[in-house]
Amino acid sequence: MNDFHAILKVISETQPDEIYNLSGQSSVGLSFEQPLPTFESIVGGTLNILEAVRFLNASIRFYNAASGECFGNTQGVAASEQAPFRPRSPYAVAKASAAMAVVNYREAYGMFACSGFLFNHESPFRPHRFVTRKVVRAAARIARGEDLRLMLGDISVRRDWGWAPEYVDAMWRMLNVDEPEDIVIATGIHASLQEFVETVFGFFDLDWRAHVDIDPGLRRPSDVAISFGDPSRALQRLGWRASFTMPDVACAMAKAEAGSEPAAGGEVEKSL
Ligand SMILES: C[C@H]1O[C@H](OP(=O)(O)OP(=O)(O)OC[C@H]2O[C@@H](n3cnc4c(=O)[nH]c(N)nc43)[C@H](O)[C@@H]2O)[C@@H](O)[C@@H](O)C1=O
Repeated sequence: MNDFHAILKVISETQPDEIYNLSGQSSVGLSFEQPLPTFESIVGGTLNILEAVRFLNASIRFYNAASGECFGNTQGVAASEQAPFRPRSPYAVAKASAAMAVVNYREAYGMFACSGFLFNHESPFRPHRFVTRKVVRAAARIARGEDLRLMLGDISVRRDWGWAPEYVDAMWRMLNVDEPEDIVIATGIHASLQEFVETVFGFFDLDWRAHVDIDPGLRRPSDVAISFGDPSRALQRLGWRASFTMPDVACAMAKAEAGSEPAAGGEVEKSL
């Protein structure tokens, strides 16, 4: 998304009513290894689309995928739209910058542009780099007798895990209100990674303690200990609320993984 002229051409040719910007490097872990490509892909991609829409003077509605990561550690209080940005990774710095660019374009040019501060939203389409899919894939392989162990970093971290299809509905709703507004999309409930692991291994009738190893090398230089969002504005403005919480997400992903073909090879799950 970093070729302005290509973006301009696509928008002029297709004349969309709505644009959903989900582009950019999306792994928090990888962003520590690749800070500049992460920043450029997220901030440059967002700015290029905003500039193209401005240049074309088009009445296109623009949705930007911001992130609950912008708020960093939420500790005991769920992050609302008023919570300060406290990014704890290059990824979060970039997402916070892109979200501020969206506010700037809305205020400066009157564009219908808004950001959704989405907390973790999962599905069977999650790449293995993310912890939820890494856990369900490993548990499914162990259940099939492929003699795997699962290596994880810090399992005390707490996340607000929701179901991605519901979050896509929230994104659509954000572009179908009268006035653009930045909104937090979350379940409002947090659970630990250990609880997620227990639920997934339980789905496969396995005791997670017999199969999971902790590798301090998989810890991030700075992580977010607790991340959860306050979805009250989403209910009020969009009529949206999450129906899946962590146990539903974990079981739906485990069920999908159990139905999939065994992957070739039996590599140890060790990548962050
Ligand atoms: C809202 C936000 O949500 C996602 O970001 P994320 O929460 O960083 O997702 P994750 O699945 O990479 O990590 C979750 C937690 O789990 C810990 N953890 C422990 N052990 C492993 C481990 O072995 N692998 C991974 N990946 N994480 C591990 C890790 O340290 C972290 O605390 C993205 O969609 C992002 O795009 C986004 O916007």
